[in-house]
Order: sequence, then C-alpha cells, then structure tokens
Amino acid sequence: MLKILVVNLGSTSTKVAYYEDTTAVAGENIKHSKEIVQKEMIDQIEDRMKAVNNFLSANDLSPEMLDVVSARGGLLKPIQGGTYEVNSEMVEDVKTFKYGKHASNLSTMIAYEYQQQYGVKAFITDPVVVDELIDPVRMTGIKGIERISIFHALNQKAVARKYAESISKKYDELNLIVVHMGGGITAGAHMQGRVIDVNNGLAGDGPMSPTRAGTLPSSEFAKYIIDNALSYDEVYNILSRGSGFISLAGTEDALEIEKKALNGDRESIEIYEAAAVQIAKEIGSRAAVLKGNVDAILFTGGLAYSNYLIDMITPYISFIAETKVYPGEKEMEALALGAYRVMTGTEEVQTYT
Ligand SMILES: Nc1ncnc2c1ncn2[C@@H]1O[C@H](COP(=O)(O)OP(=O)(O)O)[C@@H](O)[C@H]1O
Ligand SMILES: CCCC(=O)OP(=O)(O)O
Repeated sequence: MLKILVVNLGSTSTKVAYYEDTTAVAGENIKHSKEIVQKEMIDQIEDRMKAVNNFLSANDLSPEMLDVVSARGGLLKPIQGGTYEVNSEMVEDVKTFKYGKHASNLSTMIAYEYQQQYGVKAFITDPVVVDELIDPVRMTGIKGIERISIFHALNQKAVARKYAESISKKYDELNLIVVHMGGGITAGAHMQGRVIDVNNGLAGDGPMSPTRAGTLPSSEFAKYIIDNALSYDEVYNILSRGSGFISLAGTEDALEIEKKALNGDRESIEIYEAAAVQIAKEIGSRAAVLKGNVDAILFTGGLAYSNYLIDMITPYISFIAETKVYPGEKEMEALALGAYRVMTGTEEVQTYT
C-alpha cells in the first residue's frame, strides 16, 4: 500500500491530505491569517511547512513512514500536463522565482525537502504553467509581449474529467468552459481535452479576484506606475497578491465581503457585482474562442461555495450552455492519483529539464 502525502499551497490556504493508495484517509484545509499570506513569499515557507508538519503529527503520521509526497506544481517554464518527478532543476526555478511568484512554488520546495530529508519520492502533477494555448491567443498588439498560460490547470482538468464522467463521456469528447474561483480566478476554454485559451490568473489578465487586479486599462495603469514610482517587483506584488478584493475591501476573504453585502453594505454589493460581471465577460470570451460550441460551463474553487455570487453570474451566461457547480477543489484527489499512477506504472513519469 502506498502512503501518499498531498501538499497543496494556494495563495490564501495550505491544503494537506494523507492517502493510502487512492483512498483519502485524512485531510485539512488550513486558512492562513492575513499576516502570513502578506509576507514576502519565501518568508512564508516556515509557517507553511509548520502547517504540514502539524497535520502529520495531529494524524499520528510521520515523514519517515511516507512513500510519496505529491505537491502542487509551481511556476516553471511552460510545460505539458502530466506528473513530473521533483528534481533539482525544478527546485532551482521555483525557489529563485524565475518564472514568477506564487505559493505553489513553495509546495514544490516542501516536497523536495521531504525527498532530501526522508528519501521519499516527490512529484508534481499538472502545475499552474501547463500550456496548451493556440497561437492566435498568445499574440498581443505589442511585438515582444505575449500572453502566457498560468492557471488552475490541476483543478480545472480534474473537474472537467469529473463532469465528463457524470455524463458518461470522455474529457476529450467535450468542449467545456471551466471557471476556478479561488485567490485567483481563471476561466479556461477546454476544447476536446486541451485548454486552448485561458486568462493568466496570476499577474496577467482576466476578472479581478480576492487577491488580484485582473485586466486593467493599460494607459491608466502605466500612469499609476509612473506616478507612484513603482519598481517591477512592486508592480508584480500588487498585481499578483495585493489587489482585487484586498485593494477594494481590505481583505482577501470573500466570505467576509459577502456577509457585509448580505447585510446591505453598498460597497460590498458593488464589489461582488463588478466581480460577477467580469467573470461573466471572461466566460463569454472563452465561448467565442470555442465558436459557441460549449457543452457546459463548470464553476469551481472556494468562491463557488457562494450561491450569492453564482446567482449573480448566471443570468449573464446561461444562454451559452448549462452550468454546473463543483465547490472547493478536486486538487487533492488529482494529486494523489497523479502520484499513484506513476508509482504503479500506469503512466510514465515526466522529467523537467
Ligand atoms: N462559502 C463561501 N462563500 C464565499 N466565499 C467563500 C466561501 N468559502 C470560501 N470562500 C472564499 O474562497 C476564497 C478561497 O478560495 P480557495 O479556492 O480556497 O483559494 P486558494 O486555493 O487560492 O487559497 C477566499 O476568498 C474565501 O473567502
Ligand atoms: C497561479 C494560478 C493559480 C492560482 O491563482 O492559484 P490561487 O487561486 O491558489 O492563488
């Protein structure tokens, strides 16, 4: 029996689970305080590692007894989907934040730490840089600037497969729009198993989210940077973790804003309404790339627990296709299964070079 620890760091949470083969035995979603998630990314590693170690001891588990750690993959060079063994090249790229900064980088570092200290196998599956974009959506109107694919690849694909299974179809027979609404929000156009267009949900484009600005009017933002004499790192920090609901409401906790909105707070209602319209516009854009051939629109992520938000989005997009909601995430199961498949030889492990 394979003993698998699953480690999944999101921008606002650390999710940990323990699997025996493909069965979930224990799991926890640790919500971190604002003080922790606003720290410089590399300085969060101790708190995040502590959360994972506390989970192990609370469940009478120890690193020595594990066979595998399966982690959410971070910002690497663009790669194909699949399961990759964590190696030193990968760790160099995530720990130097060469391709960007996100908590998922720390997941990979934690898995590597267990591999080095305890000799367990360490893998990542479908990292946030999975890139299946078609060429026309990469090009922008400035030579030298291209759109790139950074999104919730793991959960979007896991939820899309779950939906396909529920209607006795295969993932690669369907055209789906999958919208993950977490700390970041991404909407992917899945055409027969490939994500041919998706917004860069980290510091790129798309709807505003709890921690991110999303698409901004270009010249106004250029002026904002110049007026505030911002460095590249400062701009990156604002876009990737200091904007969206944080900028507008002072918190990344959507639930807190929602409670206020439901009590009639005008500002909170307006924030939710603006987010809902922006998410709907993003879905409309993906529907166009799929030429209107959309089998279903699937909502997932922490914010998909909010019927209030889903009910605000639905009237704008229900003409496109049927909608289905998968609150939370299927990432833990997808990570456990990814590691299980390569450990049992049903899928070939990939190498990051
Ligand atoms: N029941 C709920 N209603 C509204 N928002 C929720 C609910 N549960 C969680 N959220 C919000 O979802 C966001 C976190 O989503 P999650 O997918 O866990 O994020 P991440 O994995 O990026 O850390 C937070 O803003 C949180 O407040
Ligand atoms: C980096 C893209 C994935 C993402 O936005 O994850 P979170 O919602 O966990 O921040």
